[in-house]
Amino acid sequence: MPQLTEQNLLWEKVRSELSQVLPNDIFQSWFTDLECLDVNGENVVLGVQNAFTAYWINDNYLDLIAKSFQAELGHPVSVSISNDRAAKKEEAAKVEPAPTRERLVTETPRPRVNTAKKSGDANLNPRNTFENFVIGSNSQLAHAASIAVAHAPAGAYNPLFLYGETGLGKTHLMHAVGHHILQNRPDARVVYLSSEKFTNEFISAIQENTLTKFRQRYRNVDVLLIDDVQFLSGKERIQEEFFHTFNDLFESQKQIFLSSDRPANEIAKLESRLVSRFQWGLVTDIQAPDFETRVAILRKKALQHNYDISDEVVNFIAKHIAKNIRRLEGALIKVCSYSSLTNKPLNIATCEQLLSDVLMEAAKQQLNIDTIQKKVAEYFELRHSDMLSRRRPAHIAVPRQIAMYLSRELTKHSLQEVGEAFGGRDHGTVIHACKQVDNLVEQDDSVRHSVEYLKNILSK
Ligand SMILES: Nc1ncnc2c1ncn2[C@@H]1O[C@H](COP(=O)(O)OP(=O)(O)OP(=O)(O)O)[C@@H](O)[C@H]1O
Repeated sequence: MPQLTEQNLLWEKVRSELSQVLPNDIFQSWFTDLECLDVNGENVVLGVQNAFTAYWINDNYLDLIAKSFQAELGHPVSVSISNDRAAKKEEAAKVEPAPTRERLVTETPRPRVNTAKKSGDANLNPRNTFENFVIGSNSQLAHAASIAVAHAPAGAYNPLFLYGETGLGKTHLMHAVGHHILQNRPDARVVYLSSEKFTNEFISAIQENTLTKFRQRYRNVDVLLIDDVQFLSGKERIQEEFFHTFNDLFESQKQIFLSSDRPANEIAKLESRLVSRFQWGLVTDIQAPDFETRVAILRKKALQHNYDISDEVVNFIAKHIAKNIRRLEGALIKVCSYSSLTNKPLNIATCEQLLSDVLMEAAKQQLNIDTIQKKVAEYFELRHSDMLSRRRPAHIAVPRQIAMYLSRELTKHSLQEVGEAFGGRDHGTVIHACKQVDNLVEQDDSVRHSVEYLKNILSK
C-alpha cells in the first residue's frame, strides 16, 4: 500500500531526527518501540506498548516529536499517543489490568530507564551508581547508610529501610548498593525488584505451579533490594510470602534493603509483624534537595549528557522544580533536546514555555492551604481567622467555601487535610463547599470572576 509506505518513510525520517537530538540512552528507552499508527492530515497517532510509556512520552517528548513531524511535513501537526493495542492485548491475555493514567500518577511514575538497562540478573540501571549520586543535606544520612551497607552487607544495618517521596533517589541508592557489592564480589547474588513485580511473579508462580522455583529464587540471594514496599498494602497472601522470604534471608544473614514512600508504620494494612521487621535495622529518610543541591544535580546531569547549558537556565530550572529530582532531570532533557533540535540557544522565555506544564505542577505542590486562606481573606477583606472560624454569615461563609474549593483545586491535599486546615471541619463539609462553589461559579458572574482571579494569582 503506497500510503503505508509513505507513512513508514516519514516515520523513519522523524525517528532518525529524534535519534540524533536525544541522548542515546533516552532514545533507546523510549523511542525504539514507538510505532506510527496513523498520519491523517494534521493528526498523527503514535502507538506504545504500555500506559506508562504513553504517559511519559506525552509528558516529556510530545513537543519535540511534533516539531520533528512539522520539519518533515512543512506544517504543524497534533500528535497523540495511544496504548490501545497494548491494553487490548493485555486484556485478551487476562494479565494484570493496564494501569490507568490516575493510577500511574498516584503510583509515582518512574521512567523505565531504571529497569530498561539491566546489569546482569540484578536488574540494575548502570547509571545509578554512588559516583553519579549528588549528596546533599537532604540525603546525607541515607547515602551514608547505603555506603555502610554496600561495604558490609548484612554486617551494618539489616534491613535498611529507606523512605521518602517519589523521585528523590531511593532507587538510585538501592542500585548503587547493588553495583558496589557486585564490583567487590562479582559472584554475589544481588536481586533488585519492586514489590509489585514480586507480587506479579508470585501470582504467576501460583498459576503455573512453580512456587518452589519462585521461593528458591528469592530465598537464595545474598542481597535483596525491594523497591516501593508500600504496594504490599492490603495484599495478605503476598505479605505472608514476603514475611517468610524476609525471615529466611535474615536468618541466613543476607542483606535486605527496602524502600517505601512512607514509614513502615504508616503503610495501611501492612501486617504488624512486617512493620516491626522493617524497623529492626536502620530506618532513614530522604528529603527534597535544597536549591544548591538541585543546581549541583543539574550540573552533573548536564555533564553526563554532554549538554552545554547556561547557569541562568540551570538556576531557573532549579528554582522552579524543587520536589522531585526525576522531574528536574526530565526538565533538563526537555529544554536541551529542544534547543539542539531547533538549533536555538536557550533563554528563560523559551524554558518557561517548554516547561509550562511542569512549572504549573510544581507550583501546585508548593502552594499551601495557609497561603490560599490568606490570599482569599485579603481579597474579600476578611481576617485570616475568619477562614478557620465557625461563623456562618454569607459574607464569611462563601469566601471560606471558595478557599476550601481552591485548596482542593490547587493543592494535593486530601479532603480530610483541607477540612482539618479550616478549623477542624470534616471531609463532608469540604465536599459540600466544593459543590456550592461549582454551582455559584455557574450561576453567579461575580463569584466566577473572583474564583478565576484568585486561581490565577495563586497559580503564579
Ligand atoms: N542525589 C541524586 N543525585 C543524582 N541523581 C539523582 C539523585 N537523586 C535522584 N536522582 C535521579 O533522579 C531520578 C529519580 O530517582 P529515583 O528513581 O531513585 O527516585 P525514587 O525515590 O526511587 O522514586 P520512586 O519513589 O518514584 O521510586 C533518577 O534518574 C536518579 O538517578
